[in-house]
Amino acid sequence: MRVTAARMRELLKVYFILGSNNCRKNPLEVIAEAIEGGITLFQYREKGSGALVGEEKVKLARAIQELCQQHRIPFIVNDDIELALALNADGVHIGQEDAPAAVVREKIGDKILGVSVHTREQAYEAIRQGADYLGIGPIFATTTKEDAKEAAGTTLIKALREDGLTVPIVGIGGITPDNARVVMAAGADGVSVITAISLADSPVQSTRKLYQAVHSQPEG
Ligand SMILES: Nc1nc(C(F)(F)F)ncc1COP(=O)(O)OP(=O)(O)O
Ligand SMILES: [Mg+2]
Repeated sequence: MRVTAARMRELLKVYFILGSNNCRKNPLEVIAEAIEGGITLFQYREKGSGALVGEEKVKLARAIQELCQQHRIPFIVNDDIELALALNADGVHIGQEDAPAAVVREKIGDKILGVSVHTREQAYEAIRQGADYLGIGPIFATTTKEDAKEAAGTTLIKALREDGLTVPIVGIGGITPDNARVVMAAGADGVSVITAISLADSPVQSTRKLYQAVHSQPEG
């Protein structure tokens, strides 16, 4: 059965995304530290310059999925629906350039479906087509996603909440332990990060700080 909104909101709290090209160390070591630090959800996003392809990508995906399963962290695959189905992943994340959400929903059954949205219309359409959560960003400037749009701040998150929309929302793009509270105060249910953890001197410490930031009371 489909994930409930309440459960989805819990999972989105500290949502770590990683591909082998986002870190200098062995991705499995970085993910083990992130899990120790308290991430609540993991997404495998093998994309951009230097990304693995073919059998190497599948092998790494399987190894990461096993690590996540050992610690009961749901394992989400970005873009690659076939890989997600082959691994029986817990869900997929798609963007506006990927297949339509309704087509993906049909393929994945009750698995978790996340959709990146940049406008109100895209948000309402994604929900209509069966999204379990929305990814909104980039909130702050990012260097990780090579084709990222301009930093949009929390305007769209606030607008959707002012519309009375209660769908689970995660913010993404340039989020760190220092600015995570702003994203939560705008009405996000959690934060999604790559670099703040993947290139941290201590991924476990950085994850702990993010965890504390998203669980702290709103400022002011
Ligand atoms: N992978 C992602 N995960 C999220 C999540 F919500 F999970 F934090 N939001 C946004 C993205 C961006 O996904 P990407 O495949 O790089 O770009 P596009 O959206 O253009 O397909
Ligand atoms: Mg995508």
